[in-house]
Amino acid sequence: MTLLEIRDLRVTFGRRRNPFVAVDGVSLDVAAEETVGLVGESGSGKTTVARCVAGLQRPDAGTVTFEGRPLERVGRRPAELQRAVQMVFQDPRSSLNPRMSIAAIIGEAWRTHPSAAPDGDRHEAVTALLADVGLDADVASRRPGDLSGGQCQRVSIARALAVKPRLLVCDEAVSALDVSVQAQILRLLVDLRRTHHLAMLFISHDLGVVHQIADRVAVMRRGQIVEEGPATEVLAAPKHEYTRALLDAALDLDDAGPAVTA
Ligand SMILES: Nc1ncnc2c1ncn2[C@@H]1O[C@H](COP(=O)(O)OP(=O)(O)OP(=O)(O)O)[C@@H](O)[C@H]1O
Repeated sequence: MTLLEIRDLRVTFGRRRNPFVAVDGVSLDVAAEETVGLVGESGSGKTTVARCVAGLQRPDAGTVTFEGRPLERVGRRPAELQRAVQMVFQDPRSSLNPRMSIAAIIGEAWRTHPSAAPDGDRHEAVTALLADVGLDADVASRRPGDLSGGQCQRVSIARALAVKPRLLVCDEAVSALDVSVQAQILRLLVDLRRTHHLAMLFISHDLGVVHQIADRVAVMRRGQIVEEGPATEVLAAPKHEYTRALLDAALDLDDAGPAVTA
């Protein structure tokens, strides 16, 4: 069953005299419990697509639907659809309020979405969510500044899970982390998608990372999807020269440093 359906999406930035087409007719589906990797070099339009899905950017043309219902902009979006689609951003520190405890950060998600709040003890529910993302219960009383980048990203994921989403949009969610921490967070996401029945739109410039998590891959270049297919096929036998160039660049990086392993 198709969960997310993006059709003919177009986003233009800039003035009328000098328009810049950042997203140029993108169509993409994500099925329930499927992980789709959206890859491409910096500036290819990936984040702009993610922002349209999250309701943070209004497209000039095209549609984004979730189970057939239009995903309007934040503010116009019905609460249940707002809940269903959660974002995990690149820089976990800047997306967590430094003055709040981790328990308060997770509790705020329930204030925004009361229908997702636990019936029973909230403290226990926070502890359970922290355990889901591999953090000890004592993290609840700490603040983001007390935690490592990887721990902060686990908290961001716990906050997203707190409202029981169906789709996680991860925008460069592991890019700011050390390679070994990247691998841990990727493993966590792979586990969570199974245990929490999540679909994911996983955005990354790094084909090596996408390879570890995606069922299907769409390759974006200059606002357009130039190649799409099962991850194993696209990455083992890319058809488009741009995908081949991205793969070569990723292999060169592997040669230069430690490989990412799941
Ligand atoms: N608000 C904006 N105003 C003007 N141009 C923008 C705006 N947001 C993005 N762009 C431009 O649109 C293009 C696509 O940006 P986008 O962030 O979607 O790409 P990306 O593939 O996610 O790259 P990155 O990984 O570097 O963020 C870029 O050239 C960017 O400079």
